[in-house]
Amino acid sequence: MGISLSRQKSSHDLLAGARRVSHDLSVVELIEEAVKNQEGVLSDTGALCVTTGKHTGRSPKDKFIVDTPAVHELISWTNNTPCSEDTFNRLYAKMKKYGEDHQLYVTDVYAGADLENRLQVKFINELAWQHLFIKQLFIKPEKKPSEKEGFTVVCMPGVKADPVEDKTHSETFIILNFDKKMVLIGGGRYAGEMKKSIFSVMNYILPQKGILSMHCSANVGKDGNSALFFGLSGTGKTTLSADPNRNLIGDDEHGWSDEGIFNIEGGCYAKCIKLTEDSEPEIFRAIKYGTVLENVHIQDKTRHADYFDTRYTENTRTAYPLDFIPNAVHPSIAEHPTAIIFLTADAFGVLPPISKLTKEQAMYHFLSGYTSKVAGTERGITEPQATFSIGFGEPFLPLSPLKYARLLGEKIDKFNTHVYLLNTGWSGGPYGVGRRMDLKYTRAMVTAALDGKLDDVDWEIDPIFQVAIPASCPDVPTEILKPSNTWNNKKDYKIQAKKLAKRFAENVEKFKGAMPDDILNAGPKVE
Ligand SMILES: Nc1ncnc2c1ncn2[C@@H]1O[C@H](COP(=O)(O)OP(=O)(O)O)[C@@H](O)[C@H]1O
Ligand SMILES: C=C(OP(=O)(O)O)C(=O)O
Ligand SMILES: [Mn+2]
Repeated sequence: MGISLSRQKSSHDLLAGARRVSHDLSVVELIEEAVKNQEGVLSDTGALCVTTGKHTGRSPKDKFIVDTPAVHELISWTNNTPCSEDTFNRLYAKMKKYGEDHQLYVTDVYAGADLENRLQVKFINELAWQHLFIKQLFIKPEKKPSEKEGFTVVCMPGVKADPVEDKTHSETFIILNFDKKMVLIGGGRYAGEMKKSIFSVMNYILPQKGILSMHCSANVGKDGNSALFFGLSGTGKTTLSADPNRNLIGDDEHGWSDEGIFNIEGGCYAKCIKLTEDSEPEIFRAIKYGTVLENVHIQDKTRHADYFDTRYTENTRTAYPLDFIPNAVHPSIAEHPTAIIFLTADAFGVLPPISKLTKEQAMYHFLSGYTSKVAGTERGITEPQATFSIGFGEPFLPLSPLKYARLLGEKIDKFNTHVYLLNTGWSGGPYGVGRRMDLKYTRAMVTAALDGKLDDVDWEIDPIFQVAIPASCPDVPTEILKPSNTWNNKKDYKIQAKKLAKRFAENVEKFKGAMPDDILNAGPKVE
């Protein structure tokens, strides 16, 4: 048809020898490119469907931070893996060479809906569909940005590391270089790595400016009261933040400054496993032209998406811009939150479905970050695996975890935020015996908490976990509120609950001396 795509030169060093560079393509152009390049097909609702090969979830073991003198003291090396400048330089050179004779897509976007604290990010992509993902997931600039002070992400899945020569864990690499303000991603196509690496960058930048960055979703009620939902992957941030009665701010990454909260992203990245229009109507209907569908099986001929098919992974995903959700707020900012909900997918089935935390307990549970890694979300995870992940997002926190905890503590104190713990995981027994908490009830508990319908009920302190359990909750069967009631054998419940309490206590040992005793003593009771 002879439509010419933009070919203007860009200033970035990586592009110096690149012969085929397309700048700032539109959504439609990128979809055309992806189909032309045979990267994917369109579904019957118009979504661009792709598969990502070996990597269908994040690969934490392949993620590195370049250890340079300027950042060495700042980075927390207990939860981040260092690599040398030499590794970075070698892989950068490989990418530059590869880019000389491959088609590249380049654009500038923003991370951060707060104009004062946004970060400009230049994305250089090999794949058109990944570039579409970027366009939909980040914040689109109103006019061409100035290019100063930004980060650059180079994502070339076709470039592979040599683990021996390049000193990586495998041929896959995700390398953050804070000195050079660059991220290199190669050897894998899972799109989540791109957004989560910029989240890691924001988790480095924002707290150093006194702004808390958080692995949470956010929405706001008609009364202007906003709520945050913290949670590790697969625990319900995206699902629970899409609520017809509340307006969506964002589904995964937020900042909390002195002015209020703001989304870091411009789109959502939802799981599609077992997705139905009935249970998650907002997300289901967002899967249309402009949306990316990752690793969802598409039927031949009809091009119909089968959300129940797990042939590629349990971690099937869809990415769409915020305005595909009918009640999303634009710009995605809101007042200081009045409520915080910690989402935990308890694989042991012993934590109450909803409980209220004191200030000290809130800090204790933020530091503990007890939850499960959910199947498919990380490489090698095939069933829920209990884990303690500080801030419910430890893989994304470059600085000392205590920095995030202290900032949260200050904010909760200042704004008197109510904090709840919500078990979106198992009930009636551990994984394999019990059942995943019914989403309908989880939603009812969230609504009750946020609408103040739990304010006047009686609360009972759980003898082991010490948290307050409501005596009743509208639209939820009373018998499920106390977890021991849902187990066939109460003795088994007690044994399992005590085992978990012990794990909490062992985990929190590492904070002794660094955090006040009243916080460290606010955990479950162990005799
Ligand atoms: N009780 C529940 N609460 C929340 N999510 C649930 C529940 N039961 C099942 N789910 C499913 O678990 C998944 C939660 O994933 P998601 O909201 O994408 O998590 P996150 O955004 O935190 O990674 C969804 O597929 C959702 O349908
Ligand atoms: C993109 C991700 O985020 P989440 O599952 O928390 O939505 C991920 O963990 O790969
Ligand atoms: Mn999510």
